[in-house]
Amino acid sequence: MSADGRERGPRRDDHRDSKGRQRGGARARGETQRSAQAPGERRRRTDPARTAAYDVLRQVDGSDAYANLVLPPLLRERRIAGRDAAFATELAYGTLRLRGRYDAILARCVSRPLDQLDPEVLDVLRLGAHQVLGMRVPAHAAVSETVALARDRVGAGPAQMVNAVLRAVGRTPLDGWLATLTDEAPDAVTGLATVGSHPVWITRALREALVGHGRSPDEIADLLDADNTAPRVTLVARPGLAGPDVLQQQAEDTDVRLEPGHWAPTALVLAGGSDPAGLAAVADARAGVQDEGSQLVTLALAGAPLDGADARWLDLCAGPGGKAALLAALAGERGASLVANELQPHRARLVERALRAVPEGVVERVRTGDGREVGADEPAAYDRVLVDAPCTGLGALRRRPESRWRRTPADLGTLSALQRELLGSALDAVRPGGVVAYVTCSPHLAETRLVVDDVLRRRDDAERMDARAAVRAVLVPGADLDLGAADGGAHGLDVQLWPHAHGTDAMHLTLLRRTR
Ligand SMILES: C[S@@+](CC[C@H](N)C(=O)[O-])C[C@H]1O[C@@H](n2cnc3c(N)ncnc32)[C@H](O)[C@@H]1O
Repeated sequence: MSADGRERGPRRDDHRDSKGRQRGGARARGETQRSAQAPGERRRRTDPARTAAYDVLRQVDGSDAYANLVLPPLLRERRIAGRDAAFATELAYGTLRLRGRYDAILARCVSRPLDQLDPEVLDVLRLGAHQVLGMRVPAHAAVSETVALARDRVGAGPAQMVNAVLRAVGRTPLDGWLATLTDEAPDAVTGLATVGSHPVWITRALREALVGHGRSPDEIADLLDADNTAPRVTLVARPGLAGPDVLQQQAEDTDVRLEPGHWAPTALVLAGGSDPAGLAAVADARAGVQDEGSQLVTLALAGAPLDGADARWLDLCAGPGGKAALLAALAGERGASLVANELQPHRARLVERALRAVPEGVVERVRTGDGREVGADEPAAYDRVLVDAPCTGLGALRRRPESRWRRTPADLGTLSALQRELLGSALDAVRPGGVVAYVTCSPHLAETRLVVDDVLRRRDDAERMDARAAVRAVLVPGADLDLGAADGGAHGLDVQLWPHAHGTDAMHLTLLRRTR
């Protein structure tokens, strides 16, 4: 095992020594300019991977950027590759995810309140804390490299403070810190939230959602842990465009390792750090990167029982097009057509790109417009409708390292009003007897159950279907998907997937039938 925590054999692009420090070649590519200072006073060159992680944190904090959009181009631009890129990625994403935990620890080691520190210094401290407590970098290397980063980016004075604080952090092992945070928390939920590095309001909402969807509240710690673990990359082999066997063959030819998915027959899981972009089927959109939960809910809509015509399908909120591409592939196999609608023009272009491998004639149209108007514009015009509603994304926190710190409870009000209108429009757009799938990548009850219940209360032409049966009908043979206790009522028909239980995003699916 190497000191940066990766259990891999030596590679030519590995510039880290046994202490997680940069070797000459890589360090020489560092950002720091040699100063005119005397050699003894000269700043030590900083590690490009650590500097990259720091720059990502600053952009996320300073300009509200998304880490997963900032980091890959930054690594490419600075020609940071291989293990250095993996190190920078783990350092940036891990620090962002575990920020809440580290802030609570740092607050016990810094003499001032953290909000009185310069944000730049606080980010350096968080990066150092993650190396000391969250990565397998030896403490002395973590401290000295972070102090070098501090000296380079925020100056010699703060670097001394960083040195002292990180040494204090490193004097207690992670288990000890977590026990302290739990013991000193004012209540159990706050303790779980701090240790699990989630805002308290999100922790509380996730716990309520577990219970509301028939699971034990004690699962919350595992759920928070799963949100703090980078997901494996899952591919979808779009039916009729690329079978799983074609993808497997391409993988073997290009040294990519794929394993079958757990639940969806269309899913393949990428092993290790292989890059899916090298696969021809991914490059030409016959396959794509898609969470297995997203695949399951899409397959369930396409397979839900339906009487009568099954010719026109609608994706009401289609951007960037992952589910639209799977739906279109399935529609193509069944002689149906798809209309994909998206509000944002640039996202509608992404939908067109995602659909580029679908045979001509299957995609009737990519419509750019407000989904709330489709029901009135085209009443009873579709046989199957997907509403993959804009939501808080609380079910996909493991993919979006910073998003838990950006969301506020106020987002729920705005989003759930929009969700109600979109679902109403979908029910207007589907024909009597047709099926609507209401999907969110959030398990929050205010975005799932409460939205559906409220919409159904206001109309008498729709009813819940058995979404659990629809999902079970599309699973790979022999898969045993535990969907939690059904409460005997209508809510027990809904599907709520969970990262800790299923290894998927926390996708929600309610299936509705228009009755008249
Ligand atoms: C959860 S995402 C959909 C993800 C997509 N189904 C996929 O699998 O790639 C929700 C989408 O709804 C779009 N949206 C937001 N408000 C909308 C509206 N009023 N009408 C239609 N689309 C809307 C957002 O721009 C976003 O692209």
